[in-house]
Amino acid sequence: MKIAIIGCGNMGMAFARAFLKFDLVKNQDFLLVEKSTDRMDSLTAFQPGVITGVIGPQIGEYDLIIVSVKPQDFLSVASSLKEVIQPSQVVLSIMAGVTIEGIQSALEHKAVIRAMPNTPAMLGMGITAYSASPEVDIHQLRKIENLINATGRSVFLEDEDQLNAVTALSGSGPAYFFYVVKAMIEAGKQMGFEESVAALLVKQTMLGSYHLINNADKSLDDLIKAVASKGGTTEAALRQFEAGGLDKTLENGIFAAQVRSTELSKG
Ligand SMILES: NC(=O)C1=CN([C@@H]2O[C@H](COP(=O)(O)OP(=O)(O)OC[C@H]3O[C@@H](n4cnc5c(N)ncnc54)[C@H](OP(=O)(O)O)[C@@H]3O)[C@@H](O)[C@H]2O)C=CC1
Ligand SMILES: O=C(O)[C@@H]1CCC=N1
Repeated sequence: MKIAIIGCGNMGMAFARAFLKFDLVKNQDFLLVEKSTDRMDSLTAFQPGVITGVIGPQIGEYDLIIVSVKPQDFLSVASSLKEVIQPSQVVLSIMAGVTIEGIQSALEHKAVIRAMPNTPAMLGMGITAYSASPEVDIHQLRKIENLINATGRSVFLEDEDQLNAVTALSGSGPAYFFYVVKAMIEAGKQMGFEESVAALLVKQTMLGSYHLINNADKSLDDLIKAVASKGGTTEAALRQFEAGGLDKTLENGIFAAQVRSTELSKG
């Protein structure tokens, strides 16, 4: 498969690298379109067939066009892309909020897949949810699903509207996790640890706890109970979290992300 990527930043290149790692695409079969001159050195090192700063007619030679610019840059991309896109091509967008209908109308093109990945895709450990327009046929869909699965796990959603909630939960999710980890390391430093020691304590705790979620035959409440001894230290911490409304604050943050994704859908 020949793939053009428009917007070769964090996510566009995470996808490209995953496809390469699993031998799904050869370097020379990539066309990379990137505006930022700062990114050129790393893109050259990737040894793609073509690197360019502009969208031109050669893009019509590629089977799949991945649009991975920021949502705010899409309309400017669309004005050039609609002049050169071919009816047989499929567009895979990973832009937050931009709807299939919005993409179809801006590009005057029917075959569109909208996906929402997350940054662990860089390690092949991402989760991507996606929806497709009816004009993407089952063979095209399977091929693209194979590509997406090189970046981690995937889930197909019949209801495209759910992608705004996916964006809020797993798309933005890694940042919430890093935020919590950072706060815990900061607390460790304030209690007198070197940053490296605090980071080791926290990161290994997160890793081990993640495996307990997956492997212990217990609910999250039971896992919490198993740590929180009656009258002990964990209870003291949890009481403070409850008093500060930490669970509600996290929920409200996630809902705010969903609202923002819906706003981006409206342009
Ligand atoms: N980061 C994440 O965790 C996730 C991001 N997404 C979505 O992925 C998309 C990309 O995000 P991310 O990779 O983080 O963003 P980046 O800013 O890292 O990458 C986007 C790149 O596109 C370039 N660009 C802008 N306009 C054009 C253009 N007309 N032609 C070619 N290149 C252009 C930008 O250049 P310049 O910097 O000069 O503008 C930038 O280098 C967004 O739509 C985001 O919503 C989805 C899931 C997760
Ligand atoms: O913050 C954003 O808008 C993008 C979408 C999901 C993660 N990053």
